[in-house]
Amino acid sequence: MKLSLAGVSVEIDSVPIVTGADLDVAKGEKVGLVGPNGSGKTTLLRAIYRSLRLVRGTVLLDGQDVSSLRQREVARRSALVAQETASDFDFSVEDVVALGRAPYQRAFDRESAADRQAIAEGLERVGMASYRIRAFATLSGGEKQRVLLARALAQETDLLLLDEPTNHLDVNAALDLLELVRRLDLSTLCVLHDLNLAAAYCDRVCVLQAGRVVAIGPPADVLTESLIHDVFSVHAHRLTHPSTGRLLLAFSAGEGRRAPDETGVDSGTPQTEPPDEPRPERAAASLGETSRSPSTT
Ligand SMILES: Nc1ncnc2c1ncn2[C@@H]1O[C@H](COP(=O)(O)OP(=O)(O)OP(=O)(O)O)[C@@H](O)[C@H]1O
Repeated sequence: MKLSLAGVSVEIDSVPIVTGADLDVAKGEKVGLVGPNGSGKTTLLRAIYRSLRLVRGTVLLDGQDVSSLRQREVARRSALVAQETASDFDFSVEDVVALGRAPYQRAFDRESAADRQAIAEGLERVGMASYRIRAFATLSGGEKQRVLLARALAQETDLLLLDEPTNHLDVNAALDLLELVRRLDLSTLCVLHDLNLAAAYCDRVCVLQAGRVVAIGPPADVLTESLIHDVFSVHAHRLTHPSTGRLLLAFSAGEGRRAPDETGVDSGTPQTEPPDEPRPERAAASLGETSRSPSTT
């Protein structure tokens, strides 16, 4: 499945949120969507999934304009794993995964053999088959994330849209999940906050800033020190991962860093730190010595 966005603009309450976005995801390609908080990443995913209307531009799935498709047809071709989870409902794990079959069912249809097989396979692929009858609400954040991925797999689409799938996951679970996604033969557009995970797992990254695509390309080409400074207002030091040879970034909160109160968003540095003390170096992800590191592609 090839995804093509041309000049995509989205407004919410007449406020421009995404403006003129051009982006392609080739068949089987993994593209990371990165950008500061509020830059429009989730909005762009929702526009692709047609849960938000475009004010301009087109979204094509294998050349077909999604605006000409019914929502059910869009859901047969693309699966969205959003950030919110339906954990307040009294659903079992299997019930949640079964929701992925809705695009193939009519009202009051019973589950078909194909539905049951897709549900079982989805759970199997994410390693959650033994949790089938557990209440979804009782799962840990990482387990929920896997089940939501199983639901997307049960949807049997060729395009996967993931919104911060590693949110709430420990480093081991995050690497596991992205490794799993990487092995799937699906075109994938994945919002990631951790630039090191994007560098490690994505074929290309697309950088959004204030609703506009400002760069797109292989992580090592795009994630330059100057781009990271311009877009995220932090200093990045480019290193090479000792075992994969891929780009590894270390960040330092040096001069020019955007203060939290300039955006209303706390970027994570403790505000109680004395201003004249040297600030520690921070690495965004623990992608160091581990046999889990992805191989270079
Ligand atoms: N329903 C809405 N009503 C009003 N404003 C909205 C709505 N949804 C999103 N926005 C605004 O659109 C902008 C982009 O939001 P979006 O969630 O797409 O950003 P994001 O890049 O995914 O952010 P984050 O990294 O924080 O998840 C934000 O300023 C947000 O407040």
